[in-house]
Amino acid sequence: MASSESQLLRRHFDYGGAPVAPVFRRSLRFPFWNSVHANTDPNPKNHPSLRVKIQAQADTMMKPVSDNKIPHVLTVAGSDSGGGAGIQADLKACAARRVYCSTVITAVTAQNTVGVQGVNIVPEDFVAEQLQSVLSDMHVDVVKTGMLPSLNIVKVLCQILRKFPVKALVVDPVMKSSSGDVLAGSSVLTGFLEELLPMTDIVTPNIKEASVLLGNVPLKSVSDMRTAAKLIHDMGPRNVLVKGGDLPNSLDSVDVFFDGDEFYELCSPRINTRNSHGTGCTLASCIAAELAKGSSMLSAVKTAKHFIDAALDYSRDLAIGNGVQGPFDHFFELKNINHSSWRQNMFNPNDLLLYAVTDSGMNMKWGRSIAEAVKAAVEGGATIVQLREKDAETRDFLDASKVCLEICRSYGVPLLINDRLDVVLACDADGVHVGQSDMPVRLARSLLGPEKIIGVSCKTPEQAHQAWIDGADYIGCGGVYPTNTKANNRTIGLEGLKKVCEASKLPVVAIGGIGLSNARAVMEIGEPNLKGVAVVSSLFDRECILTDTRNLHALLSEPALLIQ
Ligand SMILES: Cc1ncc(COP(=O)(O)OP(=O)(O)O)c(N)n1
Ligand SMILES: Cc1nc(C(=O)O)sc1CCOP(=O)(O)O
Ligand SMILES: [Mg+2]
Repeated sequence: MASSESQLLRRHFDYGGAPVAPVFRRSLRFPFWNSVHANTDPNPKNHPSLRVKIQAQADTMMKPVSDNKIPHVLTVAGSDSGGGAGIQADLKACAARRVYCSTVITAVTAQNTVGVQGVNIVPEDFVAEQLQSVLSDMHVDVVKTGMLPSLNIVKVLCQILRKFPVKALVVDPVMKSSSGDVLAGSSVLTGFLEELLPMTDIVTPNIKEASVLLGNVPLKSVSDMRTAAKLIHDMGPRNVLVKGGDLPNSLDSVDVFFDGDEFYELCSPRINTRNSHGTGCTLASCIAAELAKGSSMLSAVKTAKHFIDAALDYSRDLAIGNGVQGPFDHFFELKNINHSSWRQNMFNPNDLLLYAVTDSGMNMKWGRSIAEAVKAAVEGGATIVQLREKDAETRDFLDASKVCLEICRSYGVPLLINDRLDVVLACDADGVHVGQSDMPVRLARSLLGPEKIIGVSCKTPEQAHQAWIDGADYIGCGGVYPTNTKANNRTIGLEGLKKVCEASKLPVVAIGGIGLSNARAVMEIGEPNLKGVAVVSSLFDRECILTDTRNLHALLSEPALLIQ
C-alpha cells in the first residue's frame, strides 16, 4: 500500500483519469467553484486565496435550517464498488435504521463478490477537506469509521475530531476485506493505538482484527475473546465488542461485549449463508445509528446484532455476483410492509401499564366475540393487548386477529399474539408473547426481525437474564398470585417478582391473579422496571369489561403508583 504523500497523490490522480473535476462540476449551486475548476492545478491546497474565498462564502451559508433535527451519522470509510460493504453498506444501514448518513470517503476500491481488484487511497488532505466540509456545516451526532487506509488519514481524522467533538465515535477497525484482501497496512496500527482508540466510544473488531490489535495473538474460544476484549479496552476505548462470527466449531455466533465493568455474551444462532459480505460495516453503522437516536451503548449493540441476524436470515436466497461471498439485503423489512404497517417506533415500555390478555373460554361464557372484548378493553384504557386464544382454529384466530388489529391501531394500542409467530407474520401484528417452552426468543427474533415486540414469561432471575441476551423486549413475570386461568401455574409471589425485576435489564409486567384488589400491592414493590400488570379474568371474566378496565386503569394511573 502506498505510504508517501506523493505516492498517495499519484494513486489518487491516476484513478479514472480526472479525479477532481467531477467533484467541482457537481457544485452548480456554488458558482465560485467553477473558477477552481477552470484552474489548471486541480489541487485546492495550491489556491490559498481561493480557499479563503470559498470559506467566506460557505460561512455565510451556514445558517441552521431548522431545529427539527434528524439523527445523523457520519461514516468515514472506503467505497465498495460491489455495493455490499464500506460506504455503501453504511448508507444502507443508516437508511434502514432511519438515520441520516453523510460520508467521507477514504479510498475507492474496485471490488466485487470475488474479491478486491484495486484500491485507490484518497490523499489525507482531501479526506481532511471532506471532514471539514461536513462537520463545519452539519450537526453530526456520531462518527463511524471503517477503512482507514493510511496512518496520515488516521491522524487527520483524530485531529479534526478533536476540533469537532461528536456524541460518540464508533470504530470498526477494518484491516482486511471479507475476501482476505488487505485494506489497511500495519503502519495504521500505530495511529489506532496512539490516537484513535483512546478517543473511541466503541471498537468492534472481529476475531482476526482483535488478534492483530493485540500483536497477532491467536483467539480460539469465547474465553479468549473475553481476554481480548479486556486487553483492547486497556488501549483506551470505552467499550469493546469482539465479534465471534468467525469463531471455528461454534453453532452459535457469540459476540463478547465489555463495557469496562461487565462482560456480556450476545449469542445468536449461526446463520448459514453465502451472503454475509458487509456485516462488519453494517453492524458498526447500526450501532452508530442507534447511538445517534439516543440509545445506551448496550442496547445499541443489541439492536444492531438483531438487525444483522434478521438481515442475514432474510437474505439467504439472494443471488448477486458469482463469487464466494455475496451482499445481503439491508431493506428486508420492506418485504413485510403492507399498508397497515403502523408500528414505526420501537417498543415503549410504558405501554405495559395495563396489559389486557384475552381468553376464548371467558368470551364464550359471556357470549362475546374476541373483537367485542378487545374493543371494550381498549376503550376502557388497556395500554397493550395480547390475544391468547388457546382453542381457536387457525383460520378463525387469523380473522379475529385482523379485526382486533384494526381496533387496536385506531386507539394506538399495540396488539401482540400469544405463542403464534405464524399469526403475527400473517396479519402483521405488533409482536408475540412466548413462554419458556414456546418458540425460543432468539429464533422468534430472527424470524420477526428487529422491529416486532417480543415478550417472554420468566419466573427466575436466570430466565430474565437469558431473555435480555436473546433479544426480548419485556418480561411477563408470574404467577404473582394463584390463578385459575392457567392450569398448574407455579406461584412465585411478590418476592419472586421482586427478584426477577432486580435481575432484569428489561421492563417487566406482573401477571397471575391480579385485579383491582391487589394491583396496588404489586406496583408498590417499587421496582423501577416493573411497568404494569397483565390481567385476564379480572377484565374478561366480568360482566362489563369497559367498567372494570376503566377502574383498573384509574388505579394504575394514580401518581403514587406511576414509575416512568
Ligand atoms: C404478559 C404475559 N406474561 C406471561 C404469559 C404466559 O405465557 P406462557 O408462559 O407462554 O403461557 P401461555 O400464556 O402460553 O399459557 C402471557 N401469556 N402473557
Ligand atoms: C397467562 C398467564 N401466565 C401466567 C404466568 O405466571 O406466566 S399467569 C397467567 C394467567 C393470568 O390470568 P389471570 O389474570 O386471570 O390470573
Ligand atoms: Mg405460551
